[in-house]
Amino acid sequence: MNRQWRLLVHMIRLSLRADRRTTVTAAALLLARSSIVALTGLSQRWLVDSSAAGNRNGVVAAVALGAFAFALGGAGSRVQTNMLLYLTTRVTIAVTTEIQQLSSGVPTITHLSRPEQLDRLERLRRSGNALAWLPWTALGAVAAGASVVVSVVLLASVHPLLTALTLLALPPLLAGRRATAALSRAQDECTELHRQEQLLHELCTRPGSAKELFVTGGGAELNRRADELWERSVVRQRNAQATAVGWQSVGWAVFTASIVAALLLVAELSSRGQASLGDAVLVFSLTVQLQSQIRFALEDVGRLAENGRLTDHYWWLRGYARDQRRGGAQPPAALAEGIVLDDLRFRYPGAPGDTLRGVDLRIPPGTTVALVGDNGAGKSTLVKLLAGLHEPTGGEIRVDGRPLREYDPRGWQSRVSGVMQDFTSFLLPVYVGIGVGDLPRLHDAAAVERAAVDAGADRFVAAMPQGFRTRLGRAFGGVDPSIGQWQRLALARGLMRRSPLLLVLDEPTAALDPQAEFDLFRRFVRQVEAARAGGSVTLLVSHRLTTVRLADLIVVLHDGAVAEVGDHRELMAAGGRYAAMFQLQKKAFAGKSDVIGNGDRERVE
Ligand SMILES: Nc1ncnc2c1ncn2[C@@H]1O[C@H](COP(=O)(O)OP(=O)(O)OP(=O)(O)O)[C@@H](O)[C@H]1O
Repeated sequence: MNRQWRLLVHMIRLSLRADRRTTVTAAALLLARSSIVALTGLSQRWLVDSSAAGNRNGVVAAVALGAFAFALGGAGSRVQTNMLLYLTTRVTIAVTTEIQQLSSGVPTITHLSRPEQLDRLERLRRSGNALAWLPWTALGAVAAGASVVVSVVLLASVHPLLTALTLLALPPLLAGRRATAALSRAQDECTELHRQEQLLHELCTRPGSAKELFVTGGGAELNRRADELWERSVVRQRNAQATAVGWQSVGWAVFTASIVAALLLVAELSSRGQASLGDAVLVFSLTVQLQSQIRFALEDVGRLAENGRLTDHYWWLRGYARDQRRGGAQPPAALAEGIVLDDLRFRYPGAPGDTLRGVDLRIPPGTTVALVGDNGAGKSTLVKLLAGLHEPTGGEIRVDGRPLREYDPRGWQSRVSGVMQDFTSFLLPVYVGIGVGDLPRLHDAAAVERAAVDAGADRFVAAMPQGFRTRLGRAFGGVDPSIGQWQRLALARGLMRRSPLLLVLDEPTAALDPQAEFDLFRRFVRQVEAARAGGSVTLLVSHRLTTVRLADLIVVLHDGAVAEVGDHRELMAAGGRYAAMFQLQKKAFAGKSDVIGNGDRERVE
């Protein structure tokens, strides 16, 4: 079955599922309304011929038929519009949810690094309403087509030559298709411009970024850039519209000329007595209406053609989500052998080179590993690969001797926990923002409170107006935590899961002061000690070597490869990169920090 047809059937199913009775009634009404033009023309001919013949009953019946057609056109149109608005709103919600689920059902995030796939997703997300209208556009085209056919049959009853009007409808049809194709192409080409423009304008209006722009005065420049993008998009679309109008004008010029010819023909027939006055009225009524009937049919067909690209995007997403879905073994209850990275390589889609260039590492179960390195060394990328968010482009990750790709991706991700560098601030009640870290325990108040204690978030949450029920985000009448407090809340969310196999902490405390980070990590290390039996691995990314020092294993990444591995003492003795970085930070902290020089006192001031 053709893809567009299958999508149409799918949308009809969604509409029936949303409200069967209203869908069926609206469809029946729409089809019934296709007879209005014919009924109006027939009633007019009947009226004129009956009154010319002095047939009173005929006049009454013709008036009744005309009134029925009028009621079907007026009241029927209003009822149908309301029904369709209601149905399409419900179906828009259903199909948008479906698109979101398909997109978030993909176990990796690699597609979000590909601009062309982001554009497809963006167009789909914004097209829920267009998709919901698909069945009604198609049915509208069928109804308008049927209406045209009935009109042409009636015209043929007056003179067979008048059927030529159907052929003369082809030029506007073909021209209309070219016009919509030009518009749709322009829309696709402008999607990326819109995304960029939207992002820049949002930066100027979001409270967080607006603050920085206010201070730096960069808002004007961002606005100028956004306007430039907007202008480029407007020019591209205006050019496409000019092309479309050109095509449409050619089509309609041909058709208008043919209607004039048809009216001249009937005038000639009437003057020769081969057509009644009623026939002349019927032909006049039908040809005038035929113009708008064909326009409706063409518009609907045009919209269907426009949806052709949407159809491609929709089936691409379905196919992509299906191809990426895979099962696999469930991860072990506890790690026995640990995690091994074997010549691990990764290149972002479209990137000119590898970000990870052959990482070899053995992480025994129960180990606390600290990843350090310069900005851009590949630390976060490595964390994402371990969390299963990207698949390696070379080499492999083995978990307890088995390649990670052989595990069920969702199963593995459900055993990974922690916080990412670019954490999310949930503008929700505090307990929801923490509880979503382990959905089955979202309403487990004790678990949420314990995670808050572990992340050092309990005290400031207790001071909030409604404690854990406090709504966050002033934009919704709630409270605005500080950046450090947001980070602690994100950390609490990351600590919700019980006994994860891998706990990733990608700069979890960058917004905290060194002492707070040190205290938190020291507490983790103690907890990890207690949980060593479960074999879970803790992976910390941090630029603060005061904290890193506490890890069992310190891995120095440089330019996408492992430069050094060992514990603090070994790496200091080796006198390499780590030792140099440590000395540098020690100097920066000179006189302020005891912990760098003396681990026993464990204090950063
Ligand atoms: N989605 C992406 N698409 C393409 N390249 C990316 C993407 N994310 C990161 N990179 C590139 O990969 C390299 C490593 O980035 P990564 O975030 O892993 O570094 P990092 O060591 O965590 O740095 P930092 O200390 O600054 O957080 C960088 O050169 C970056 O530009």
